[in-house]
Amino acid sequence: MSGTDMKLVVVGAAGRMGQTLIRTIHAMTGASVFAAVERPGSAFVGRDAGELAGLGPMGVTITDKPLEAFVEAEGVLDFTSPAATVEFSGLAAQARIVHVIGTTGCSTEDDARIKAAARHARIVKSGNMSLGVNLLGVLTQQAAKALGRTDWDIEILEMHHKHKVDAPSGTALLLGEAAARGRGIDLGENSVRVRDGHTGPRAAGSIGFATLRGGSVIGEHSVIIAGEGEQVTLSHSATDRAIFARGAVTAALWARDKKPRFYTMLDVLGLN
Ligand SMILES: NC(=O)C1=CN([C@@H]2O[C@H](COP(=O)(O)OP(=O)(O)OC[C@H]3O[C@@H](n4cnc5c(N)ncnc54)[C@H](OP(=O)(O)O)[C@@H]3O)[C@@H](O)[C@H]2O)C=CC1
Ligand SMILES: O=C(O)C1=N[C@H](C(=O)O)C[C@H](O)C1
Repeated sequence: MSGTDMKLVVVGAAGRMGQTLIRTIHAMTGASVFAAVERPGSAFVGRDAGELAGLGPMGVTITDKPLEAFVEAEGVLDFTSPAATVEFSGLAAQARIVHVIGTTGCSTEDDARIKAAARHARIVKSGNMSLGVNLLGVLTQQAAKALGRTDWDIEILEMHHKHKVDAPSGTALLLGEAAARGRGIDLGENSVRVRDGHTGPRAAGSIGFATLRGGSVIGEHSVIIAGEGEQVTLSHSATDRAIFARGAVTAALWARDKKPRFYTMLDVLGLN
């Protein structure tokens, strides 16, 4: 740890992404784990965050007092749940720090509250923090624009591990938004998120979603663009959660000297 390291708090430190973040920050230069947070009543409160992440003791005891940690820190990395993330965004605003949000499944109301917190906190939020998926989003937007609004059918297919609680995935929605942007349409008004029973023929210009869950799959996404007699498939496979964690730390370092505002990974990666 160096004196110039960005002091980061990992919330949800005992979770799949929380533990990956602890290991990733430890392996990267320019940032250090300042504090680790779990919910009150969690069996992990009081444990050493490094030990839990398989690194051995690092002298960071998991706490259930987020604000006490935030006011002394420079940034928070948050892969938890929508309710927790809304609460943390308010605390990050109070502490005037960077809040990097990977949590998916947020409602429109949740997003409005997070954006309100961005008046005082520097917030970076994305359904997927990896470089590869954000590049896939750019390619999807270009393909959707090039192929026109109705002659080609766009379907987004995703598969994740059996523990995932939200659908479609944040990444699938990010890719759907990219396709809708390319077509110049509103995703909410043109998406089909579930099909079951006698659905009738496919509505021209709609963007469809299909969700698979099982095993330990980290994240598989395909954008299938189907035309008459031919099909284009753009896809991404995640084989290590460290891609999301590296993206989150990169986002925190990028936002360190930015103004309070709501940003996405496209801003961080210069892909906007
Ligand atoms: N944007 C991206 O690149 C990525 C996003 N994600 C998203 O990140 C989120 C977490 O995923 P994952 O790590 O697999 O999930 P986990 O369930 O493994 O981890 C979530 C952790 O957050 C904790 N938590 C929940 N509420 C609070 C709270 N109020 N205070 C402190 N800790 C809390 C949970 O504790 P408890 O078990 O007690 O509830 C748990 O330890 C999901 O929304 C997922 O979709 C995941 C990977 C990449
Ligand atoms: O829950 C997960 O695991 C993941 N969630 C994100 C999503 O909803 O897209 C990102 C990644 O695919 C893993």
